[in-house]
Amino acid sequence: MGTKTTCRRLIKAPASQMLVVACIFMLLVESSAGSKARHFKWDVEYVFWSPDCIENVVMGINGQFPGPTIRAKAGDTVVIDLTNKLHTEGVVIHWHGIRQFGSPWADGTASISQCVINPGETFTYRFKVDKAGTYFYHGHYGMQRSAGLYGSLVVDVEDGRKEPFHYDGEFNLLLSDWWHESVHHQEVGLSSNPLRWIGEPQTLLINGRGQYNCSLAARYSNSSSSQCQLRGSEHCAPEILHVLPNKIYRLRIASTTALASLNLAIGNHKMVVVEADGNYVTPFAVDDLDIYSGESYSVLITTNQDPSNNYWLSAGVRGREPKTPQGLSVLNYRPNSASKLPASSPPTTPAWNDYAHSKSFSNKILALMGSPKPPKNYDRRITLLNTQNKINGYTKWAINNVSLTLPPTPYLGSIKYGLRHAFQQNSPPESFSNDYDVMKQPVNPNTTTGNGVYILAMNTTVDIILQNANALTANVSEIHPWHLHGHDFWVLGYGEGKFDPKKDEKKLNLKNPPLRNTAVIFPYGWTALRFVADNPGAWAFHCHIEPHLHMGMGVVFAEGIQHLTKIPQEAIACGLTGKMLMTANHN
Ligand SMILES: O=C1O[C@H]([C@@H](O)CO)C(O)=C1O
Repeated sequence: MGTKTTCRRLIKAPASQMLVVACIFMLLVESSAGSKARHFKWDVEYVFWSPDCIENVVMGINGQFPGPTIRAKAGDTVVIDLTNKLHTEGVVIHWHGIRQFGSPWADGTASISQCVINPGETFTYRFKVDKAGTYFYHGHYGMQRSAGLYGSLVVDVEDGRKEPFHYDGEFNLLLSDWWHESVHHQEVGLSSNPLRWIGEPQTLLINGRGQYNCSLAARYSNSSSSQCQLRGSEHCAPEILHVLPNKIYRLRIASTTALASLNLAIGNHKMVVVEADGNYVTPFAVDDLDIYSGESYSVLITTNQDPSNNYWLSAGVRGREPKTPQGLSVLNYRPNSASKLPASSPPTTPAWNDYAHSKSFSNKILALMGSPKPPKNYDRRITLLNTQNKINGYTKWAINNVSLTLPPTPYLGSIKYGLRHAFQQNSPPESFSNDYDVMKQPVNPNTTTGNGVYILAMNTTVDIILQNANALTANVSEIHPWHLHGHDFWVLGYGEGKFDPKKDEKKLNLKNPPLRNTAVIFPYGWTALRFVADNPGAWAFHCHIEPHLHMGMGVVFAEGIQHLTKIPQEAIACGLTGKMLMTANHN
């Protein structure tokens, strides 16, 4: 019987004080014995790179794109000394899916958890990875994520713990999209009147690799592009998945796309979904898998197909009319040559607007037996209406008719030190007017900017209803994947049209809703979430489509900041908290 169980028994039974103290000491020793601190030294700088065989400029880490994969065990502490080698831009990195209990200043969100790290400066991210799962990291300032600042973050179960499924090997697949236009050009376009939209990506990348001026599968179709002739050492050569026959492999899939909702399929192989956003789900088999920006999954595949062949791995665009070729890679059954192309053409991506297919997949994702259940009731319900609007002719996205513009002083500091001039003190609207018709374009297209914060009472249960609506163009309502920092939430359900508590409340799933950190809202629909505000800090909650966040599609939550004993000064040495520190340090 483990120490934990012994101790738990002791603590329950009338035991001598000494015994309890001894137990706690043993637990501390045991827990510290397993966990490790993993140190990394990163330089962030622009580098020439050819992600899709066309030379471009990417934001690299230690000269490489995508950034290095961080691998750790649950309970470890990750320490990243990040030096900003950019010449004219600040930078921060967000550890997507890591909850940052006790380290909210390491969440990596400019203006929310910290000041940007200025050129030449070094900031140390130090945080515990407390839960096993498939995660990733990415820039969270301006649209630097779109410039290629991202990489994988994998947390294995701690020593002595086992996963609830067996596999013989594993692969990491970080999916992203890529434009040839610079992020600078994109940012200016989005902030122009009239709006210059970024358009659809030129290429889809798998682990930062795609092909623009040729196709790996040209010979299977009468497509205009030529058949790629790659040596394999190029930046854009696909990463081949080498497997042995009759084995089980875990594919860790994460999407850091700036825009695209993707669908992944592997020729002739079913996928068994076992994890979503770092939480175990009840396993279910699919032929193809939808993954929205910000989401992650683990699937198991069994290599039980004809071993004399290789098979396609394909990622295609869904949810928006595709103008981008599929991203492709190859599942290579050893000992076949890796350059032996599959016998047939890549799997066809389901129709982009077959939302029934999308919803059917989302509704299959349910928590694994034994997962934490949601509280039966909520203390506060916040309804967030997503609309596309105008401000003096500029196109924006707004939530309850407020388009988010972040303040220069990070909320974590200004709330901690009660600097009331740092941001609008009135709480943003908790809902929207009852007569708003979500099926129609906004009657009044105008909105306003705001930077108010939803202050949550510590340890209260919060329900969020994410409500979608028609955009500025008639008969258009787009998909939005929403990501919450600092917490996982339970996805209680999805519905059509305007959420109606009377008829929709009773349909919510409180039995086995999945825990996630990202959830999608479908066109003209709503998605119901529940989470517990148990993590002192200031937390972004926003559409994970990069241009949409840039256009104001997000909100900020904050809870328990007064409980924080210390905030590293280097995290808030800008804006009004910077001035406050200078004054304090000088007196
Ligand atoms: O924010 C967006 O702008 C365009 C379109 O609405 C205006 O061109 C689009 O598809 C978005 O998601």
